[in-house]
Amino acid sequence: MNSVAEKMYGSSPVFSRALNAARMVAGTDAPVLITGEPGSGKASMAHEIHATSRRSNGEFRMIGCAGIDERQLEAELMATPSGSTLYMDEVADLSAEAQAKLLHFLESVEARHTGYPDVRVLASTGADLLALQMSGEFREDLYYRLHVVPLALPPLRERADDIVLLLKQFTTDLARRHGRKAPRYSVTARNLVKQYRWPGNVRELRNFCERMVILLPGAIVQPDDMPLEMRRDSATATNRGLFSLPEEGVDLFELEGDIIRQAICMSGGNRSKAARLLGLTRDTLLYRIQKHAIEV
Ligand SMILES: Nc1ncnc2c1ncn2[C@@H]1O[C@H](COP(=O)(O)OP(=O)(O)OP(=O)(O)O)[C@@H](O)[C@H]1O
Repeated sequence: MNSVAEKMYGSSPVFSRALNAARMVAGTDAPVLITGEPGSGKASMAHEIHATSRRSNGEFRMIGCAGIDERQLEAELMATPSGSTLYMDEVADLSAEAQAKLLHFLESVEARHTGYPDVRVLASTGADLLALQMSGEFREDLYYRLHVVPLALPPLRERADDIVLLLKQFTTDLARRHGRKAPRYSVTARNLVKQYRWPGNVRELRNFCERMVILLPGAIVQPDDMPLEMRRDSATATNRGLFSLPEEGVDLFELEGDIIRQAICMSGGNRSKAARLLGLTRDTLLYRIQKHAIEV
């Protein structure tokens, strides 16, 4: 079973909208289809809906849909106690037979047929369920039954404000949990965290914070302490736009500052290495760092 967030953090407008929608729908028994990339918080959001619903004293039960056959699925569905919330994780992975079983179950629950538990169903998918429905891989009737309220969780890279907030919260929470002193982040390290694409979304950020709490308690995290993919990703991302002159031109001073910051990032904060990358002497680089008031 996935671990779900005890408390969901986030204040970016896109995340707040999704959380508000979750709170609105929690007061009803409507099915919700939660979409989003891996690790974006789908299971946590489902749990949040359960915890703020009238079923909060009941069970929150998660069924992983990948690889489950229709018999196992039927057994799981029928064994769910009344008053529970049932979370169908990666619902697009159900076989055609299992889809038919789920549909029959949902219809029977809604019609309150005897022998069927009173459950509320939430489902998640990282796939484009509409496309699968249109190509005939996912049943249309089941799609519309699950898709009553769609709730889309944006990838972490699209909510920059949340990255910093989550970094702080996870560091504090995990330091407390592990009985360690929370590490802090140098300006360059924090910039790397902000610029990274976070393909594993919140899960990846949480794991990263946990690693830093365990390995660097009380220290100031520097770029050199960070995974290579984070340093490389940031270097390529910043490079992409900066070296092709846009039609409207550039601010040369700003560009110089940016390039110096990139060199400092790439060299993990090592000024001599950064100077070499820029073809400058260390002294010239130090002068320019001062000129641009860059914090290293
Ligand atoms: N907004 C958030 N605040 C705090 N923790 C979060 C938040 N979103 C996700 N998490 C944490 O990130 C991890 C991944 O979240 P979750 O399992 O809910 O994602 P998911 O989208 O269901 O993942 P998958 O697609 O892989 O099943 C969990 O440890 C969860 O506690």
